[in-house]
Amino acid sequence: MADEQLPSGWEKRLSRSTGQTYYLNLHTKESQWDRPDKPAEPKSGAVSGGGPGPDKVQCSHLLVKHEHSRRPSSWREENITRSKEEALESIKSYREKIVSGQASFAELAQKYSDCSSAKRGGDLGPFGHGAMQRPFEEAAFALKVGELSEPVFTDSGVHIILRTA
Ligand SMILES: O=C(N[C@H](Cc1nc2ccccc2[nH]1)C(=O)O)c1cc2ccccc2s1
Repeated sequence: MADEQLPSGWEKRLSRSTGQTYYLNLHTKESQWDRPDKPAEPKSGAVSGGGPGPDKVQCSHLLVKHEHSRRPSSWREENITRSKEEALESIKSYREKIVSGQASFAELAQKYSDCSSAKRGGDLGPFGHGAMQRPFEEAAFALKVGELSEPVFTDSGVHIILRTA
């Protein structure tokens, strides 16, 4: 494949040790030898955004649970009693820090997410339709690679979602 545009959030790099080309995801800091999924090729004359969309996406998320969460407990806090409104305020403040560049998504997810994926900087791995709660899935599949969602509410709590692939 010629030097076509990479999906946003990815950069092409040259390995100092082997001289080989590799690819670095600027959001997750993960690197891989294989070229990341090619961005969807707009068909000539197709209306933009009209495509079927991907079967799978990869996302990281930061979850703040509250007293009405499906499981109001996490690795961070055995018994979570904050209100839904307080959870939303926390999520908004984390989102602001990420957007302003004061902190990375992975750093805040690792410290503050009430999901066990916190240990992986919030990375959930690739997932398809039907894998996650519907509001989460709809928000995740609507994101472009590298895009950060607004707050998303599920039975688990309040999330922000970063699409990484
Ligand atoms: O459901 C999970 N964790 C729940 C919280 C939670 N609820 C979610 C709802 C949608 C997407 C992610 C979510 N994580 C918990 O720890 O109480 C998952 C953890 C992990 C860890 C690695 C990869 C996938 C998953 S899904």
